[in-house]
Amino acid sequence: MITVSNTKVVAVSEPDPDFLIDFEDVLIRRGGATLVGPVSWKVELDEKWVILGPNGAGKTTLMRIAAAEVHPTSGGAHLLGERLGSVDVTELRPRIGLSSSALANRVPADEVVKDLVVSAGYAVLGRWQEQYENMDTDRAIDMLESLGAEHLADRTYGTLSEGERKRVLIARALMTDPELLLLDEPAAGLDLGGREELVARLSDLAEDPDSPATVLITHHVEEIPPSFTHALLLSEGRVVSQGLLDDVITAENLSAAFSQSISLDRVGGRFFARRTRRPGLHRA
Ligand SMILES: Nc1ncnc2c1ncn2[C@@H]1O[C@H](COP(=O)(O)OP(=O)(O)OP(=O)(O)O)[C@@H](O)[C@H]1O
Repeated sequence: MITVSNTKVVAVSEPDPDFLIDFEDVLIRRGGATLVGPVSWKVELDEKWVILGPNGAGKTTLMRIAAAEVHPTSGGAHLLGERLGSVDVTELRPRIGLSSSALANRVPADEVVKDLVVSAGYAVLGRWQEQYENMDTDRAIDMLESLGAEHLADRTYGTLSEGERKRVLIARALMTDPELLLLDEPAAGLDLGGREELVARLSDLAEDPDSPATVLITHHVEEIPPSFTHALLLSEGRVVSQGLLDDVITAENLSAAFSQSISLDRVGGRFFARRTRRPGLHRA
């Protein structure tokens, strides 16, 4: 498509329906600093991506474009076949399931878990109607069950452990049957058991042929669910590597992204990383 703005002719690429996320050279700048970009990135229907990188790499900023929360300063962003900037984002957002700490912090402590999950279908956070449809409540319980959290349905959010909260928020993100699921650091703050439980649940979910395309942010390769398919490695706002998981998650790429010498093990489909220290370095 060619659009004419004043005297300048601008070429605008048509959205490709095969891609849920289709970013072309997207870049976000604030106060003269580039937070992320330029990034070109495409996510297809059946793909499960992990975005990995050190603190401040730009992971959350990139995900906020994918959640239709911010528009890129430059570049083209298509989401679910719609061009960001020429679509009503309030119609787009219900098609995207999001779980993030920003959302978690806004949940009232006295919110009953099943109401928190069911209210996602009404695009509100927390209880909205006195009575929800039975069908909606049944679906909320099903979603909680898929994350192993159905026994928490009648508890209040404030009484849940960190791991339980994470699973409840993912169940909420799935409530609307989204086309795209975005999980920002779902394993942050979990103990070993909680992390392992969540990784197993997310791996099962990703294996379900009906599950939505998924993007998960993490700092740690140990948190990558084994059935995930692709990875985008970011450092200082730029892409270090992206593509199939096995091609991207390598000792060489991680060393470049984290600016340290990293060695990597693969056990049972999981990744384990550690820094490689030269013998005697601690005495230097
Ligand atoms: N509104 C803003 N104004 C200025 N700088 C910002 C703004 N939002 C984020 N930043 C900066 O942009 C950079 C990328 O932030 P972002 O939160 O995307 O990184 P991240 O990879 O998700 O980091 P972390 O792993 O620590 O959560 C950081 O240096 C951050 O300080």
